[in-house]
Amino acid sequence: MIPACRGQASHPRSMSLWEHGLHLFRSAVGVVLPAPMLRRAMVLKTDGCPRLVVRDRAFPVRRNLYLVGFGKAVLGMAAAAEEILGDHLIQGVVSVPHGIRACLQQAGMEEMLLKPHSRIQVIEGAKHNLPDREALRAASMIRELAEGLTADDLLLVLVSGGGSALLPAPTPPILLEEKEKVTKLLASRGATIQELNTIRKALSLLKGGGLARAAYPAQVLSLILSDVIGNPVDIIASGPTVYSSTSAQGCLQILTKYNLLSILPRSVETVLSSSISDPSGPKDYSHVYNVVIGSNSLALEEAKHQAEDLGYWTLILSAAVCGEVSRVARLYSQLIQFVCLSTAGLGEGPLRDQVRGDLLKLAAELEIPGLNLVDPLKALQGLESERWVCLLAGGETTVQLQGNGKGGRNQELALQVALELHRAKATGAGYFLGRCEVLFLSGGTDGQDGPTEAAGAFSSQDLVDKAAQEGLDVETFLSNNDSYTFFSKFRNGHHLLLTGLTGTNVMDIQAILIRARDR
Ligand SMILES: Nc1ncnc2c1ncn2[C@@H]1O[C@H](COP(=O)(O)OP(=O)(O)OP(=O)(O)O)[C@@H](O)[C@H]1O
Ligand SMILES: O=C(O)[C@H](O)CO
Repeated sequence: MIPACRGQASHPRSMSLWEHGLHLFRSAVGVVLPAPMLRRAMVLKTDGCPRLVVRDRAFPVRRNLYLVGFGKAVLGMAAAAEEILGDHLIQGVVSVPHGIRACLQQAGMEEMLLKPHSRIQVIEGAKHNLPDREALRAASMIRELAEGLTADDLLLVLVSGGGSALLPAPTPPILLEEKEKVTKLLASRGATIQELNTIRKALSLLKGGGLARAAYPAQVLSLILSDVIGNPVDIIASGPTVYSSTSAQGCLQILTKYNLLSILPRSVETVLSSSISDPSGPKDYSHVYNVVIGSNSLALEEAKHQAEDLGYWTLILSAAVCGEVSRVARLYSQLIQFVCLSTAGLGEGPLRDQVRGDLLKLAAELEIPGLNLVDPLKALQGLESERWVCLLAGGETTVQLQGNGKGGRNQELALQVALELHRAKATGAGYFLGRCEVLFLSGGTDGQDGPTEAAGAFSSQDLVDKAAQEGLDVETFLSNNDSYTFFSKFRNGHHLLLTGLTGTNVMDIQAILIRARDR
C-alpha cells in the first residue's frame, strides 16, 4: 500500500518541492487504487430490494452474482468487490499476473489479496506479460463460467491493463503459440496498442466482445481501469465486453503495414478469411454496461486538487501525452522556461515570444491529442509574479532503445528534461531559470518504470552540474538508455521515485512545480 502522504501536517512553505511532488504523485495514485475506486464505482443498497447501483443503473441482486476478471490490477479490484458484494457473490475466476500474490504479500498489501475461503478462484499466469498455458486455462474457465449463466444472473467483469495477455482464447484452429508469434512480431515492429489489439480481437473467441456474447442472456456489468490514452473501452484489454466493429480488411491493412502477410501462420489466414465471408457478428449488446472507473485523468484531477490546497496555481495540460521521450522532454523544458519567465515578472519581450513560438511549434509537431497550449500560455502570462505554479500531465511516452543500460521511460524523461534545462541555462532564459526553484517529476502509476524497481525520478535545472561534481556525465548515461543506473548513483539514489508496486495502473504522471526563489 502506498504509505500515507507525508508532510500533510506541515505548512506548505516549510516543505520542499520534492515533498510537494511526492505528495501529489501519491495522492494521484491513491485515488485509483482498487479499493477506493471500487467503493466509488458501486454501492450495494439493501433497503428494499437489494440492488447493485453503478452510476445511473441499478441491478437487482439476489445471490445471482458471478465475477470474472483479467489484468494487472484485478486482484485488488476483486478483493474490494468481494467485500462489497458479500453473500450475493456466488462464484468467480480471475486471471492475474504470475507471482502477484507473493509480491503483494511481501509488500504488506494484504488488503489486495482475497480472503481465505474466497469464492473467487485466482489463476496466475502470463509470465513476462506473454500469454501462456496458465492464462489459457484461466480464459477457458472464464468462458465456461460465462456460458453457464442464465437471464437471471449478473456477471461482474473486472478489467485492467495487461488483460489481453491474461485472457488468451485463440479462435480454432489457431494455436496459442501462433497467436503469440503474431502479436510479438507486431509489438517488436512498433505497432501501436490500437493496432495490436485490433489483431488480437480478430483472432480471439473472448476479445472484441466475445465474453459478453458468451455470457448472454445474463446481464454483464464491466468495470474498467484504463491504461490506454483516451480510455477506448474497445481497446483496453482488447475489449472482451465491447462490441467490435473491426473488419478483416482492417486487420489485413495492419498486417500489410508491418510486413507480416507473407509469414502468417496458415491458421491465422484461415480465421481472417472466414471472418471476411462472415463479417457481421451479433450487434445487440443491450445486456452489457461498460463503465470506466479509473483513468489517468481521474488521477490528475486529484493531484490538481491537492496542488491547489498546497497553494499552487495549477493546470492539467493533458492526460494524453505521448511521443518520443526526447521530444516530450523538450516540450516540458520549454514550458518550464516559459513559466520561469512569467513568474519572474517578465511581462512581454522577445525572449518570451521566442520560447512561446518554439513551444507552440513543438506541441503541434508532437500531435498530442487535445493539447492546446494557446490558452494555458495566455493564462500563465497573466499570472501575478512570484505565484507558485504546478503543471500536471499524464499519458505514455516511448523510448527508442539504442543502448543496453537499465531504465524506464519516466526516468529517461526526467533525465532528458534535466539536460534540456541545463542547455537552456546557457541561453537568455538562463537568468530566469536561476531565479526559480524547479522540480520535474515523472512516474509510472503502477510503481514500476520499465524493468526497474523505481516508479520514476525527479530532476531540476541544476542536476547536470551537480552530477558532474560527482563525476557522472548525464549525456553518457542517456546515450546508453541507462537512466536507472544514473539515478541510483546520483546522490545515492535520492532522486529516484520509489513507491513499490501500487496495485493499480493508469499509465504515467508528470508534475512540474515552480516557485520563485526567496531573494
Ligand atoms: N533501458 C531503458 N531505458 C528507458 N526505457 C526503457 C528501458 N528498458 C525498457 N524501457 C521501456 O520500458 C517499457 C517496458 O516496461 P514495462 O514492462 O513496464 O512496460 P509496459 O508494460 O508498457 O508498462 P506498463 O505496465 O507501465 O504499461 C517500454 O516502454 C520500454 O521502452
Ligand atoms: O492488456 C492490454 O491490451 C493493454 O494493457 C492495454 O489495455
